[in-house]
Amino acid sequence: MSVLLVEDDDSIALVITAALEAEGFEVVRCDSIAERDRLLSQQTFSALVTDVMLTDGDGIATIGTVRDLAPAMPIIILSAQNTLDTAVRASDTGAFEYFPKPFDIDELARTVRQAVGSGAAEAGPGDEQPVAGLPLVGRSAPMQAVYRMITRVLRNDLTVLVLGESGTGKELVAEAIHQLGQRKAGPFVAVNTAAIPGELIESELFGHEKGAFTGAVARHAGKFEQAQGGTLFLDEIGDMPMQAQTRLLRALQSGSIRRVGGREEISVDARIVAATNRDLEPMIAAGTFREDLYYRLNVVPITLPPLRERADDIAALARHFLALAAGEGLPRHSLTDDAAALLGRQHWRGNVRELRNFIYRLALLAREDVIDASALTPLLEPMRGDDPRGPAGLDTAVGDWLTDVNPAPGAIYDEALAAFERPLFVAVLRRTGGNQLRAAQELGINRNTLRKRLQELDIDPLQVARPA
Ligand SMILES: Nc1ncnc2c1ncn2[C@@H]1O[C@H](COP(=O)(O)OP(=O)(O)OP(=O)(O)O)[C@@H](O)[C@H]1O
Repeated sequence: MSVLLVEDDDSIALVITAALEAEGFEVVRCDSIAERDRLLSQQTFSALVTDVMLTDGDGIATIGTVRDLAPAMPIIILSAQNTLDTAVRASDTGAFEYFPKPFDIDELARTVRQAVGSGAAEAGPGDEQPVAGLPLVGRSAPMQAVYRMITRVLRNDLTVLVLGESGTGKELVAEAIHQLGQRKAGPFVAVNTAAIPGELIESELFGHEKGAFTGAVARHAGKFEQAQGGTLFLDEIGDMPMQAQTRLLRALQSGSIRRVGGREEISVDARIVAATNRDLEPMIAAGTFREDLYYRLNVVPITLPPLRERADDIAALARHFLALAAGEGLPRHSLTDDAAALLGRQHWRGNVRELRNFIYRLALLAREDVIDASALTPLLEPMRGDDPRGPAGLDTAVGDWLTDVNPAPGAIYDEALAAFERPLFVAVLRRTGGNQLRAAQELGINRNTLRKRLQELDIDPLQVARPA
């Protein structure tokens, strides 16, 4: 079994060749598209492993020739252009797999083995053209994993659950899935399920007939109907009241809805993308999120990394937002590398959203066209205390507490610990969805001690874990 390797970097080619040979393949290597096509027209290969940027052209743009010469041969694409755009272009070729560089060499070898074992290539080249100006910025390794997952759901209608802290780009990912997927001609309808009062959820999601309740003056199509043929984005799903969860589950199971006050079963054809910044599993354990709904939604999970785990992306994001701000009429600025590096070291508790807001403020306030580190410092200074991990935030909080509460001399230590215990317990209980046993484990204290302290502090674990 032989593999054709198209790679113009000698050292990478060497490593790949060694790994594939260890898997029992014979490797034929070339370094150009012309040579690739010549070899393919002369010989049959079990698989093609190809780089994208080659001296005589683009390995993806020219994949049509490969398909003509070897229609069923699995293709594995390697690329250093780690953008969502490249990932999507690669997946549009119907490639078996796409590897952003740097990649795990053993995983590549395993994938080639799988591809050859699978016998045939996946779907042929797509008819859709890649969309220009893809919205997601960032080429860090954790974002690569996100792009890969996105490409996996573009040619199907599987339900996607987007997870990640607030401001990490969950809604943007949902939009990208819609815009790049097979439903892009249809509508993208977003609904923040946490923002709708419990009693209105049903009519908001499923619509109502005229006269269904006081105030229902006309027939109203709900979000499910509005999303017909497109994508329905259910945001903040973890904050949805229990009763609404049950109704949603029913709609998802049956693929149809009934308007409030209506009789007719209306079948709905929309791709569902849900998102939450909550950890749903402990909520299931605590009985605040329906397990069956979770399984319905969690078909393809895509987890977005917090910004602190991809500090490498901060400079690119900052420059992207400066350009966006300029496009919206704010003064045009650029960032020096030092300034970008300084932003990269800052803790962005609100993730990309906070960085974005900061950059817009910067665009408005900065005096010089070229923003250097010294121009950033005064704007970053007030945020220092924001860092919940760093001592600065706690220092300020403790200082404030001491002045505000003014505990009795002799009792400061006990009172301070008690004051700290409450928010600590509440935060940990939220993380565990109100589960005391897990909270005790995470805190590293005895569960009876925790139970006793919760009683003394009058904290109801389920109450505090419940969405506000
Ligand atoms: N990778 C990215 N590239 C460019 N812009 C981004 C990226 N990620 C997020 N943004 C921008 O950051 C802001 C916040 O993103 P978004 O609203 O998608 O976050 P979210 O995770 O849905 O937040 P929440 O959980 O609070 O709803 C938006 O303005 C979005 O356009």
